[in-house]
Amino acid sequence: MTEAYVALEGGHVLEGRGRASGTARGELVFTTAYTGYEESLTDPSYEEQVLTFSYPLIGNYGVREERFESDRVHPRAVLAKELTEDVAEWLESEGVPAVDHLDTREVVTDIRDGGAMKCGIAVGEDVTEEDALAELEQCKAMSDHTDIGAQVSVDEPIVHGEDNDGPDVALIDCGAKGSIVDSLLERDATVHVFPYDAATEDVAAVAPDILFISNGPGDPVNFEGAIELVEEFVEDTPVAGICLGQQIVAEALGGSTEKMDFGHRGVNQPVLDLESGQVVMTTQNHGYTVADPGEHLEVTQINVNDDTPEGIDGVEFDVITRQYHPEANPGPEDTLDFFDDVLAMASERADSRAVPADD
Ligand SMILES: NC(=O)CC[C@H](N)C(=O)O
Repeated sequence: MTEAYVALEGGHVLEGRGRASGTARGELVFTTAYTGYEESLTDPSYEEQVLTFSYPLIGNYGVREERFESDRVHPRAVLAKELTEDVAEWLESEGVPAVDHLDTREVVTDIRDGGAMKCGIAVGEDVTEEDALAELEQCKAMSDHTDIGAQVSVDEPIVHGEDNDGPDVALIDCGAKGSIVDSLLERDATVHVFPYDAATEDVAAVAPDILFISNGPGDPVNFEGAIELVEEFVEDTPVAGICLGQQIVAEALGGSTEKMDFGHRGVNQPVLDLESGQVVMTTQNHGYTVADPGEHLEVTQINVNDDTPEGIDGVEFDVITRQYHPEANPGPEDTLDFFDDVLAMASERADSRAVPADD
């Protein structure tokens, strides 16, 4: 019989039904998303995490590659109340352990009370509680994954939409979701995707109209290369960022970030725009937040539940970032106009550069 154990930080071990075998460890988090499991499971931001779905049935509309956000599953393991056969088979084929028939209300309550925590998983014919505890023992804190960018970024630069007429975007791939690239291409941009640790001169060589820092896993302070790029470019080139990108921009411009207790993960996080007074529903997946934007940045949008910064603008520089995922996938599309705003900023800069020198 397949045994399945989940060892939580502190040593409490849960028993469930094994749906995909293997052993794993990671930071235990939960998402309240009730749809979009294909997108969430392929979102590189979940690297080194163990994802618990609080919605009780996951997998009821199958597994379709066209919904994937990257070419593999990123969470180290998956926990749920009930996983369908389709999802269980997919996870087995990806080598990602999965456990269901768990009381996910208990798991979520534990995370809400204790914060995102380390955990160890063991699923297989003859695994024991001790195997899960041994995984837990070896689990690192998220901030100790100091080169996590290398696990999720492209190795070499790639260009998408070379023949497009819109602005040239330098997208720093810290674990970018495919939908971010698609949202830019749909708006006629040329997207130059660079590795997370790209050198300034390589990015400068494409003369980008905007520097765009992607989403990604882990602690923003571990993305020193991207932080440096923002510092180097911000005086002359507009800068945009999504999720990890917002945090990296804050770190670069004199602000600071901090770890949240259990973060925001779901598809109905309400965000208030401070200028218009409008509230939009957003998709989120983050465990860190901007603690202090610093004097060069101003908070323009906040989370209605806990007032954390959700949108940030530059005070004297052309900077626009979002903590949530405007590209949706999964979740509501209320915030897609972020990409119009980003590209308008880039076009303006491109037009001003196009003025002949003797004019
Ligand atoms: N989706 C993201 O980009 C996540 C950002 C960062 N890793 C966090 O957890 O806060």
